[in-house]
Amino acid sequence: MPYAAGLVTQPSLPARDLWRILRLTLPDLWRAQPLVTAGLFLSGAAQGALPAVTILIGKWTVDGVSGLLAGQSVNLTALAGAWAGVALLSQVTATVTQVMQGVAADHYTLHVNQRLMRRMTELQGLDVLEDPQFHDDIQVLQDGASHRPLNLLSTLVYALRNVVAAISVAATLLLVGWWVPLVVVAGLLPLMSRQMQFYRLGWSLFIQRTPEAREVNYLTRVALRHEYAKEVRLYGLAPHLQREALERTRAYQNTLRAQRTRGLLALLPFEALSLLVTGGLFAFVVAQAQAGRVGAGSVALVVTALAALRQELSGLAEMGSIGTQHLSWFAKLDAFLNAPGGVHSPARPQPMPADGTITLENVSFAYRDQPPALRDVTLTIPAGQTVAIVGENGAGKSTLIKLLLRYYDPTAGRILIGTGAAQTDLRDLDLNDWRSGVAAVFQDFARFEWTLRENILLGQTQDDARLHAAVQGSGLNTVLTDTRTLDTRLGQAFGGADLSGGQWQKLATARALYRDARVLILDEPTAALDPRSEAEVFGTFAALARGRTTLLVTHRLGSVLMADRVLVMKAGQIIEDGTHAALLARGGEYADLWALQARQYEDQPGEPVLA
Ligand SMILES: Nc1ncnc2c1ncn2[C@@H]1O[C@H](COP(=O)(O)OP(=O)(O)OP(=O)(O)O)[C@@H](O)[C@H]1O
Repeated sequence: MPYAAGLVTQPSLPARDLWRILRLTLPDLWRAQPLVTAGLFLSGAAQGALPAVTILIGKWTVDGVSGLLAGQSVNLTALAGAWAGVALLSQVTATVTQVMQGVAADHYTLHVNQRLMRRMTELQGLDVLEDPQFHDDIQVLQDGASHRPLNLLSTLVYALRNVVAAISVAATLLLVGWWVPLVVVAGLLPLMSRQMQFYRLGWSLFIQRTPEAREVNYLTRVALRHEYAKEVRLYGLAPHLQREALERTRAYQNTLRAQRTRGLLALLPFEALSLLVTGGLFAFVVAQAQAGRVGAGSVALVVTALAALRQELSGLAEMGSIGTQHLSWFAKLDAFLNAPGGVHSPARPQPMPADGTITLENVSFAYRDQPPALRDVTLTIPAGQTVAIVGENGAGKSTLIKLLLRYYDPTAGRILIGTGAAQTDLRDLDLNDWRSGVAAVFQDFARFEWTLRENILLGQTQDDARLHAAVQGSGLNTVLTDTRTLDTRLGQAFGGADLSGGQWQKLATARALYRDARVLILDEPTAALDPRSEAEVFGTFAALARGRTTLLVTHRLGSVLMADRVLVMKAGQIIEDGTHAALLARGGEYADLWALQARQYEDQPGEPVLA
């Protein structure tokens, strides 16, 4: 099933979805660190009340000073104390909020990262990894995992602060007239909503740009990474990469600039309306003061409250839109965590059959949007048999192996394990149980930048005897020296040592030998080995294959001699099936391939080998 989730592809979320995500996210936040989160929001709310208190103290101070000037006796000491108290409280709550925010965010980030990693381990197949949408999402999620949780948290706290501040500051205007807050808010709200739209534009452009960003990232990676360095230098690729990256980035930036300018121009009429309302109110209060109906304190209150309200509403618009961006990221996370993941283990797995016979029944398979790579393959491999699979490039050999490992499920037909009544569809077996019984050496095995030992154990506990046997059997012992031991770290990212291609392959072989598997898969396992090492390793494989079901994919027909049986594949089908001797005698495709390879080793000077 393709990876797809409705929410994921939407550049900006409708309000309904935002609320849904907020409702999902808040309890999560709470669970990550309940007490600190509660303290954080409380101190945010307390901070929100301070601007209104400051405005009121300002009003009373101005009224007091007016009284003093008019010759009245007024005591301003209490007000001065209140000023100092509010300033101190503001400092303390700001510091406390910051510290708590750090603590809560650390926990929340860890929580979110753990969920992401867990989800990746749940995605058991390779199918989702081939979906471009998945790559876009993973890029956005990976980029945001370290900062989105912290940002969402601080945005929510600031938004709460802004809301409390806006309401309490608006309430101070009640002292001038009951209708004043209503008029002011009505004048400022349209501007606020427009500002929010403007800020949201940034996120939607970011989302729309993601495939472009992925291209630019890839180009940068090719330019900088070691694995591409030889070709990049030999073919003088760097200027081309730089040009491409520049063009794509510029195209995006031009769109962004044009959209930003349009957004800013659209704000102008709303700015004018808000100025009209606040300017009108200011003129009204000054006229009232001149008429002696209100004091100087009220004028000061209106001036400071209007400025503060404008600032708080603008801040709220910004927090609202930034919060929307963070919530859109969390919506993506939610969609990713809940999207159908293709290959998965059954909820109630069947018991593993004692007999490991593998049967393919009319199996067909096509990769996403591709013509079939396997067509109606029917085949039985009795437990313990060693089978070589040969055939030209693209014949479907590796695909057959991938289906056996359940990296994909067949598009049609089924793969059965066991015999008789115990025969069970591979899809009904526990995936981890099945895979733990399989050892494999792939052509493109993973080169983990860990120690040699960790590369062999891959998270399993160490069994000294098995480790020794694996190191000897794979020929890895010849790679070890006084300075290169099993505890030497590999890979350049961590300043470790590097191995040659053949040495890495021995390590990958040791990894497979270490597993106590009943099925052994060897997909071009000796491609990088020198002839002597190859001969030695095949000796090991032959010994290891005894008693195990072994599938050997190879282009080197010499190695086929270790197999009980040979399958020849062509265009997704098995066209020949028999022993080496029988297929040679048959004089078909296998016999042709064999003769062709044999000729390459014959001494025929002057004759082109593969003409
Ligand atoms: N991940 C993939 N996505 C799409 N198509 C794929 C993928 N992997 C393989 N194919 C296609 O499926 C067909 C069979 O490929 P497969 O790798 O099974 O061939 P093979 O016999 O192992 O070839 P080789 O000898 O070159 O390794 C080919 O046409 C290949 O292009």
